[in-house]
Amino acid sequence: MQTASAWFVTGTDTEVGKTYATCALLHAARRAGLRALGMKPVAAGAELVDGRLANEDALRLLAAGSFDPGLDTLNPYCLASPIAPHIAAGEEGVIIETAPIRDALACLRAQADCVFVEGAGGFRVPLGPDYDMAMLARDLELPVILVVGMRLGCINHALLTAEAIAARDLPLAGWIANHVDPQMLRVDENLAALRERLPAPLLGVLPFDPGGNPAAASMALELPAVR
Ligand SMILES: Nc1ncnc2c1ncn2[C@@H]1O[C@H](COP(=O)(O)OP(=O)(O)OP(=O)(O)O)[C@@H](O)[C@H]1O
Ligand SMILES: C[C@H](N)[C@H](N)CCCCCC(=O)O
Ligand SMILES: [Mg+2]
Repeated sequence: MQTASAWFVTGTDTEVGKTYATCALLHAARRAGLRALGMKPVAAGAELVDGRLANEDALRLLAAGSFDPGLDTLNPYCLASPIAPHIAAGEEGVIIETAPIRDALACLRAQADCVFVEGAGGFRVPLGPDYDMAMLARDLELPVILVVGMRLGCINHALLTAEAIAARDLPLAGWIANHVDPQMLRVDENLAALRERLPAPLLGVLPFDPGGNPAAASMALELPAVR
């Protein structure tokens, strides 16, 4: 069975542009002639779409991918409330386990050339009493791509996240600077500080774009190296 390359996309926080950057990576991969799929293993926040609960990130990743692999495979855990996933799971009586996510990822990898797996929130977001996103990335053995939401405070968040990734023996395959704050001061100096300190290649800088067109944004991205 052919198995696709896959990466885990994390961020310096929630709402820093992980989904936006992941969609842009999907477009970049497709432009390179690859069959590319997104995955959202655990989503918190869903609305009824055509009579079923669907998460917005999952729908955006679905739309940016090469084809529709089925929403349940792309997003095995869809929690209703837009809150920390372990709280939503607790309230809904759901226990988030690795096996269904591993199986779904294997299914996606069997159909594609590359898969980008988006976390939820930042790298250490809990998924249950004894489980978190970092452990999931480790269990899936995925190299990590870090989306840095460019705003004051992001240097510290980015360096702490890089440390947490390294502490789990996961490779940091690259990072993406995403301009979420048009008021940010000393942007170039902040970018230089990150470049000097993050132990991975900068895959691209995404400009502030309130319209948010990931296909256009993909032109600014390089794909991570395949290991
Ligand atoms: N480069 C950008 N320019 C302008 N707006 C952006 C940019 N990137 C992201 N946004 C906006 O910021 C918000 C958060 O982006 P996004 O949903 O991609 O974040 P996220 O990190 O995936 O969040 P979550 O943790 O909920 O998954 C969205 O409204 C998105 O349109
Ligand atoms: C609901 C939101 N959009 C994300 N999916 C989940 C963010 C969880 C953040 C938890 C935390 O770090 O405090
Ligand atoms: Mg997202």
